[in-house]
Amino acid sequence: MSAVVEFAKMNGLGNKILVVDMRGRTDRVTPEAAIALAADPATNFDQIMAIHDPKLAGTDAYIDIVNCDGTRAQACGNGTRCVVQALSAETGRKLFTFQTLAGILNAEEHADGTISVDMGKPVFEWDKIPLSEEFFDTSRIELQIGPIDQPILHSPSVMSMGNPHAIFWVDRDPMSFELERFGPLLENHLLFPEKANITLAHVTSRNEMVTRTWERGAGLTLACGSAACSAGVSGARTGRTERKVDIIVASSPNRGKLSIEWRQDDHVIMTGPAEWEWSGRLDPLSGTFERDQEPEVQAK
Ligand SMILES: N[C@@H](CCC[C@H](N)C(=O)O)C(=O)O
Repeated sequence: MSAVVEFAKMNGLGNKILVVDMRGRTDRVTPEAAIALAADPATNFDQIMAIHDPKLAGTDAYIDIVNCDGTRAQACGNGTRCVVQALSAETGRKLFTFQTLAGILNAEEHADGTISVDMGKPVFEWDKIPLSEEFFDTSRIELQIGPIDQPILHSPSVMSMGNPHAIFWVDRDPMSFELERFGPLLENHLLFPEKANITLAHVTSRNEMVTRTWERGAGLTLACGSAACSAGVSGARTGRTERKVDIIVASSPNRGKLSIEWRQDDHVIMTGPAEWEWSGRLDPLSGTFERDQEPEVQAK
């Protein structure tokens, strides 16, 4: 088995993604390789989306998702759009079905280049999110940070979009909160036995909200797709928004947008862009890499 595989540095609204082609191999990207790649400024990433041969009939690929701290994640919305764009560029196909730890995901690239992913159904049961304590109503749980009589963040909506999310509702721009301070405390709170992705959401109308996320296993990222899905679902679930909302991702370049629809059949559809940056080859065991030569621009 050759030591190196091809990969692409991509992003989804600024969420830094490495799409790694592991097809035809039985090994996986190691946590050590992930940590080494994350430490290099050139390949620094939030998630690796490793494309493996399908394990299930009817699917195009198995996607192994690795956070930059080397841990595995069940779902990654922005990364899934990057995988679709990479495979569409390779094959010319527009429709794909993937298997992930979160289940089977269908995805489509549209004529305008945007990509929709059916992220599956949200899960609200406390023990499946999972929480360590029983909560009958997970649309508003008891959890707060800051002074007891004047909490800074409190009463989040919690759910699983394949991965665990807590959405804290705030009354102003999420960028004005010290999420870098509160994020790690909340991600690692005892209430979340598998940790959680922490999002601040400011509802600006029945059809729009502004979000910012501290990601489990990755920290502050410029965007998080599964968090946008969770914020959209939780907004509708708590009566704050309609079931179709634009999520303005405050931390992303130019405050980019994801469109989230929680359909009547309970499936959550996320639509947004993906962007290729450059390609190369890497060793999935050690994380050493080499960037491809860019084609020279011809002077006229
Ligand atoms: N950036 C992702 C979410 C990645 C996974 C997350 N950090 C976790 O461990 O659950 C997205 O776009 O959804």
